[in-house]
Amino acid sequence: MANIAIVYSSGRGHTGTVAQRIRDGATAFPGTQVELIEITARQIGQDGRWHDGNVLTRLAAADAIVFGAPTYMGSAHGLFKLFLEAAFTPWLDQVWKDKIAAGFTNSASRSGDKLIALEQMAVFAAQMAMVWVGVGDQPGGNTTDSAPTDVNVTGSWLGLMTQSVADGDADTAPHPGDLLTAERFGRRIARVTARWMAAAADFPPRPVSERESYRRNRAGHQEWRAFDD
Ligand SMILES: Cc1cc2nc3c(=O)[nH]c(=O)nc-3n(C[C@H](O)[C@H](O)[C@H](O)COP(=O)(O)O)c2cc1C
Repeated sequence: MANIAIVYSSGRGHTGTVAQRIRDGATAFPGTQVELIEITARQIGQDGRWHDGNVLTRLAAADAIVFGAPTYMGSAHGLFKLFLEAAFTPWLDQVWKDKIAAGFTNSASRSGDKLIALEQMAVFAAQMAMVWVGVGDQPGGNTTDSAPTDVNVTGSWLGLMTQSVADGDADTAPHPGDLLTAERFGRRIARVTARWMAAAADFPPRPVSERESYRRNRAGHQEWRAFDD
């Protein structure tokens, strides 16, 4: 059984709707268990930082983590950014090393500078030593007879982009084409995770902590060559 966690924030529910569709698509893939984890403002402490040990424990147990946030002012929702910064703790010991990662963002405008939010997530995943999976669908919406509800109408591959028109609520936006793209994205992540997990026992992740890395650097290059990680 592969475990996929979808961790996201959402100001007014639109990104939450996308998260649910990704979950539906992933769950449809056999042998896959999916949990939705919402980042909320209640998890921000008096120090202005995000804390929730329970969420970090659940993420440490996942085989794949899907990151999602609305795009606000040209980058990922500030609340979600606080969550990313709290991952400094698992970063120290490479707790998420070799997990599958993917990302999605939702905004009101067709572009809305959503790429920046996806880039934030992909760079973050790289820092966590994770393995990034993009959208696998060909672009829609780019021929004279195409429809605005085509699958992958934004032609986004780094991650899933969806549009929720500014006067729509979370039940009516994003549009059905984007929601279908979200389902397909979920199924693709589940499929890639299953493929990845098939060899996981033979090639388990070997985290190297920052402290150990420092030790090896001081010990010299020969010390690094003694390890297969
Ligand atoms: C503070 C703020 C900033 C926003 N910035 C952008 C933006 O840069 N680009 C865009 O297309 N939409 C922007 N929007 C619109 C939201 O991305 C859009 O309403 C989205 O559906 C919100 O998702 P949510 O309901 O999950 O919070 C912004 C909305 C707010 C409240």
